[in-house]
Parts: sequence; structure tokens; C-alpha cells
Amino acid sequence: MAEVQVPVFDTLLVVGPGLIGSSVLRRARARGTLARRLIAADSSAAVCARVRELDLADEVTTDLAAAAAQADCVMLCVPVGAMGEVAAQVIPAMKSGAVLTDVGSTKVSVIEAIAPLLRADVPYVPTHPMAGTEFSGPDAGLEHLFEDRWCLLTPLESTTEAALESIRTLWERCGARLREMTPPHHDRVCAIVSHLPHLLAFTICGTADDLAAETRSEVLDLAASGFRDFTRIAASDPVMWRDIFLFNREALLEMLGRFMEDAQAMARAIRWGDEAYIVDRIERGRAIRKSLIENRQA
Ligand SMILES: NC(=O)c1ccc[n+]([C@@H]2O[C@H](COP(=O)([O-])OP(=O)(O)OC[C@H]3O[C@@H](n4cnc5c(N)ncnc54)[C@H](O)[C@@H]3O)[C@@H](O)[C@H]2O)c1
Ligand SMILES: O=C(O)C(=O)C[C@]1(C(=O)O)C=C[C@@H](O)C=C1
Repeated sequence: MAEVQVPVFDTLLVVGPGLIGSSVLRRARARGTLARRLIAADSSAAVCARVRELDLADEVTTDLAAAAAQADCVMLCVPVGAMGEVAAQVIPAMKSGAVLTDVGSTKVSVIEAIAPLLRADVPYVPTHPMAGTEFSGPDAGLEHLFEDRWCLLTPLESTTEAALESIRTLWERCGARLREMTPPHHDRVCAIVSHLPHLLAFTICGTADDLAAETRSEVLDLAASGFRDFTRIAASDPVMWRDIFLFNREALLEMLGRFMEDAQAMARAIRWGDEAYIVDRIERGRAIRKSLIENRQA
């Protein structure tokens, strides 16, 4: 007989039920093993109305503190620039022993914003699920979004073992694979595999658009699948990405600097006809794509 799983938490509050928050709520609703009762809170009345229509939670409110007072786990799913302000509203209201967690795409500065507000009786577990799409809002969420995707955990010295274990179990029940790392390591890794690719996509779309305007030509009409792959990423939410760029400024600028050096080296190879260099770089790209496909990540 299959083992009956006790829900990880009695009451789970998701603050910011957009793409990521509503995906957690959908998973929780579908499985019943994350929490017995679900609350969603958002500063936007329109988002709350939509979450009610979609029936994603048992209670939906714009009153973050009142919601936090009932929860055994508060999960912050707002843009990284809003984490500190939201934490300031929920932490004073939380029950003693309740767990605070966040899903922000940057870790060092989110932790810096939240740490001074922490209470000794409220353990905090910073996380980052490495899954998403270019869409946002409560309609964009998917029950299976986190399956077979990494969820990165960057616990603090003050994070209790029990709190860490409960958040690990929650993400495992979302189908995620877990990896622990320090916050600075997280920010450097994400700068290269997530933040820089978005920066490049936004920039290349802008450059092509400028060129189309300057030449009054059909540059964008002719965009085939290569350019279209960039436009998918470039369709992502401006507030979320503005915050990520500003909150991961140092690591992102470091990776951008390295990228620009490598792009210069490629430009030089093209100028001087250095075939070996060009082929070597292209082969490295192909090898990376192949290994991602073999690991079922592409
Ligand atoms: N989109 C992704 O691919 C992805 C992946 C992993 C992690 N993240 C991180 O998850 C978080 C949420 O991203 P998302 O894509 O779900 O965003 P989203 O825009 O879909 O949802 C964010 C929600 O937060 C609400 N919100 C904003 N400011 C608020 C405030 N001050 N108080 C209360 N509610 C507020 C918004 O109304 C919205 O409903 C971000 O920190 C992001 O960096 C995103
Ligand atoms: O798949 C996408 O569209 C995403 O942008 C997801 C993505 C990524 O860059 O991989 C974006 C931001 C997150 O913090 C984690 C995942």
C-alpha cells in the first residue's frame, strides 16, 4: 500500500501568486502534500481577484500581515526588489517557529535586505527554483513547472536544520532536484547561466529593432528561428528583470566583462581569418547543447 504523506506544513502562505507562486499553489492544490491549507496574498487587488477565480487558494487577501499571522510557512514570491519591503510587513506578524522562505532569482542582496528584519524565532531558508517561462502572473503558473528542475538552497548559519529539512521536502514534493550552495556562489553561477543570457536577449532585440527603424527595412519580418529563440527570452517581465540586474549588479557586470572579452576575441578571429579559433568556439557550443540534451535539460 502506498505510504500516506503528511502535508509538510499546516498552513502555507504564498506572497505574490504570479508565475512561481501560483505554480507552487497549483502543485499544492493538486497533491495535497505541501500544506493542508493555502493562503495567497498580493498587493494587487486584480491579482487577488484572478487567484480567487482560478481557485488556487483557500483564502486570498491584500492584507499581508493578517495572512502571515495564520501561516506555518511564508513563501515570498515577489520581485527581488520588493523582498525587503514585503519581509518588513510579514515578519513582525509571523507565528513563533513559522518558517520564512523566498524564491528570488538573486540571493546575496535579497538576504541582505531580509536578514536585518529577522526574528530569532523565525528561521529563514532562501531558495531559488531554476525553472520558469517568459510569462508572468497567476494565469502563467504550471503544476509541473519544477519537475526535474534544480532548486538551489542557500541556507544561512542561523537557518535551523528542521526548517531547512521542511523546505527541502516541500521542493522535493514539487518534483525538484536540490542543491545547496553559498549565496555568493549562487549569484555568480546564475549571472552566467541566467542573467547574462537575458541581458543579451534584451540587447540583441533592441539592436535589431533600432536597425529596422534606421533602415526602414523588414529586418524583423525576416527573423527565422535563431532570432526567435532570443525573442522568447526577451519577452520576460521588465520589473522582474530590472530588479535582477540591479540586485545582482556585481556578479552580472563581472560576467558581462568576461563575455565582452570573449566576443572581442571572436571578432579578432573573424577579422584575421583564424579558422581554428572560430571552429573551436562553435564546437564548444555544440558540446554544451549535446550535454544538456543528454541530461534532459534542453
Ligand atoms: N519567472 C521566472 O522564470 C522565475 C524563476 C525563478 C524565480 N523567480 C523569482 O520569483 C519571484 C517571482 O517571479 P514571478 O515570475 O513569479 O513574478 P510575477 O510577476 O509573475 O509575480 C509576482 C507577483 O508579486 C506581486 N507583488 C509585487 N510587489 C509586491 C508587493 N510589494 N507586495 C505584494 N505583492 C507584490 C505582483 O503583484 C505579482 O502578482 C521573483 O523574485 C523572481 O526573481 C522567477
Ligand atoms: O525559462 C525561462 O524563460 C527562464 O527565464 C527561467 C529562468 C532562467 O533563466 O533559466 C529565469 C529566471 C530564474 O531565476 C530562473 C529560471
